[in-house]
Amino acid sequence: MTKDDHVDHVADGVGSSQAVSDHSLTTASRSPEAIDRIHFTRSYAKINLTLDVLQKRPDGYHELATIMQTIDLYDTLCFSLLDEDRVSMVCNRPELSNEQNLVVRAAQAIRQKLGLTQGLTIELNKRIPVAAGLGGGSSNAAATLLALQQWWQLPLSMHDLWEMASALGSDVPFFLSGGLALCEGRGERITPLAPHWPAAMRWLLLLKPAIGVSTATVFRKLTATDHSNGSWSQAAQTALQTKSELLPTDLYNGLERGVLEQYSEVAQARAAMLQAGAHFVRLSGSGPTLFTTFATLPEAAKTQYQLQKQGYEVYLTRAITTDNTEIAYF
Ligand SMILES: C[C@@](CO)(OP(=O)(O)O)[C@H](O)COP(=O)(O)OP(=O)(O)OC[C@H]1O[C@@H](n2ccc(N)nc2=O)[C@H](O)[C@@H]1O
Ligand SMILES: Nc1ncnc2c1ncn2[C@@H]1O[C@H](COP(=O)(O)OP(=O)(O)O)[C@@H](O)[C@H]1O
Repeated sequence: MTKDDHVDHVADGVGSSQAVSDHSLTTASRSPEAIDRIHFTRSYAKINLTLDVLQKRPDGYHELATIMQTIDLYDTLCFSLLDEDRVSMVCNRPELSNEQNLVVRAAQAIRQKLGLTQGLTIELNKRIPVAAGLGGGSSNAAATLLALQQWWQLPLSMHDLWEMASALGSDVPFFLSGGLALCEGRGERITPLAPHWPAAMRWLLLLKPAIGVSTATVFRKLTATDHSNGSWSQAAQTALQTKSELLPTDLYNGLERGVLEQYSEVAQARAAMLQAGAHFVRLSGSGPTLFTTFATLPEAAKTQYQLQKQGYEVYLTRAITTDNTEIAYF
């Protein structure tokens, strides 16, 4: 299934016409000549199914073992050729329209590596909640690397892209391939896992509490009991590969205890999810986004409705695998 055919999802509760209108919005006000000078891509979010925090390293970062999964909640990126030797960007979130944005840094990394002078304007339409534990910025950076590689047919190997991705951020290498993967180190050592997604977890319901969480503070406040030796991720990997199954009890996040303790809004949101019908709730990344899963759409939609009625920002979505041109649901 191509992106253009992909109209039947209910990602983030927007409804079925959104996927098609991404393209028509982008092309609406442009001449045919201008359309030859643009390239369009999507950039998907992730959740962490497991997150083991191992020891602290000399560089101040913690060694991690985490199983990540891309989901059908996405930003859109539109690249246009610019007849100047620079990269400019515009974003529907004005606070992100600057040169520090990861899409600008990714495009500059490619231009510098290959000594390119071709300029670019990047239009970024954010729909993935920002600083939410969903990897939006990292995904945007990887999508930019992949889009320029594909559009300009660049002489870059997967290893070149991986090196640039690792320099841009911990989660960026994962998004070069996405899908389901075990990520180790700071996140740069990727082991793709066979795409077996358990039917009992078909529908993902995400809740983004209306607060920001500081990743640095969350790591600083870890206690000895929050650390593990990677065994949660190892066990989940085995369950996925041998039984094609993952139970709620297999999911784990070593950052969760601290986040729930430090941020009462997250603890309240978790309680609201359980009250509204969630059988379990887990934190994604360093939060504050929480997620749960359902086997059936009616069950998921009922819980979504209950939470939306209480004013929560909720997204109903699915696990996906994508090679950046095709998307498939597990
Ligand atoms: C924990 C994850 C899991 O996906 O969370 P999310 O960003 O998705 O929430 C990521 O690895 C986040 O990695 P990254 O994006 O590099 O985190 P940053 O914001 O740069 O980290 C801020 C600070 O948190 C601490 N930190 C971060 C990552 C890590 N593996 N160990 C750490 O100790 C460090 O002190 C670092 O300076
Ligand atoms: N393209 C981008 N999208 C989102 N955030 C970005 C982007 N580029 C840089 N950032 C910065 O990265 C920070 C982390 O954002 P994000 O990647 O959404 O969250 P997380 O790391 O929790 O998954 C933001 O606060 C923002 O300052």
